[in-house]
Amino acid sequence: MTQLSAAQTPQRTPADGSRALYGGKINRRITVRDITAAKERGEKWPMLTAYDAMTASVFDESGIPVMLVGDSAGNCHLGYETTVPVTLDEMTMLSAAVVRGTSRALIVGDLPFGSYQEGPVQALRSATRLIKEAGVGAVKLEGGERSHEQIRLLVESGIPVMAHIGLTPQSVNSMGYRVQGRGEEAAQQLLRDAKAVQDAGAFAVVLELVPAELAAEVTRTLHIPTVGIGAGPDTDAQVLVWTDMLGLTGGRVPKFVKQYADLRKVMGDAAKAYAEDVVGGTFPQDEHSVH
Ligand SMILES: Nc1nc(=O)c2c([nH]1)NC[C@@H]1CN(c3ccc(C(=O)N[C@@H](CCC(=O)O)C(=O)O)cc3)CN21
Ligand SMILES: CC(C)C(=O)C(=O)O
Ligand SMILES: [Mg+2]
Repeated sequence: MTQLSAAQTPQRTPADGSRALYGGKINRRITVRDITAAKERGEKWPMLTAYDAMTASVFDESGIPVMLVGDSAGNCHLGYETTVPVTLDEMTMLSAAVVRGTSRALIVGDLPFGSYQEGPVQALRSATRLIKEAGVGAVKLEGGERSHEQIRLLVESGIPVMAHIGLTPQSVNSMGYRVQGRGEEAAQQLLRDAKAVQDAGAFAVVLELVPAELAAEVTRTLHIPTVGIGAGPDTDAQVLVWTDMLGLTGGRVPKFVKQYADLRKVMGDAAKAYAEDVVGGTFPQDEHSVH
């Protein structure tokens, strides 16, 4: 029987998961091609938002493979009520900071409300700013069938696009923050939206606030990865807003959030300890002084 020499042995995915997006050995900037390969291996991956260089560097060092500079910066970083007022200038500045703070994560820049709704040419002009001025590796925009022409032109122009369907917060003034895809008709619309963004060339799609069973069906149907937020456990990836999951967001957070830390308490307690030291005269001490 003929033995295959090493040179003839077909290349396979290493069984040790060395190419894994999380916990693997990718020592360079992750690309959309790495994301595509992860779905072929059936690998799940985590995504977090980031809005500044320092926070992004912490997540980068923790191995988070994909970061979204979300327009949730509107309410989580810039003090607006919603994502609606966020401008492309603001997203460009925040995205550039996140790119500067990271060396490994794929950075996805969210196109804000008003920067792509006019049509494909406006979308291309806006996405080009995030690519050239901020250095993001991909952009995200909201809408399924209604955004397929925008997605197609960006992809044809060489810009990887992450789509976003289900609850699309930029449409809060018309749809509110309600669960999407409940009932047979709405479920069929969500499936049409998912197929439309895949056909237009999106490399991944966010499913926000849709029933878990429907998100699982979309995930089985599509060949591109699904990224769930409030979409149950059976999507290919998950995303959370970083201030929600670390307990920094003031006020109410959506029910789908799991809180992994209480940064609001940590930071508040530290600020109070500092204030008491200053008022009581116990800071600074000699070790904090120059002579
Ligand atoms: N801090 C924060 N976290 C987010 O996840 C987030 C933002 N901001 N801003 C942009 C969008 C808006 N998102 C939202 C906003 C509200 C709900 C919400 O109120 N959901 C209700 C369920 C509503 C229903 O049952 O129909 C909830 O109680 O979670 C969900 C997602 C998700 N995104
Ligand atoms: C919640 C995610 C998907 C988002 O679009 C954002 O943070 O802006
Ligand atoms: Mg967003």
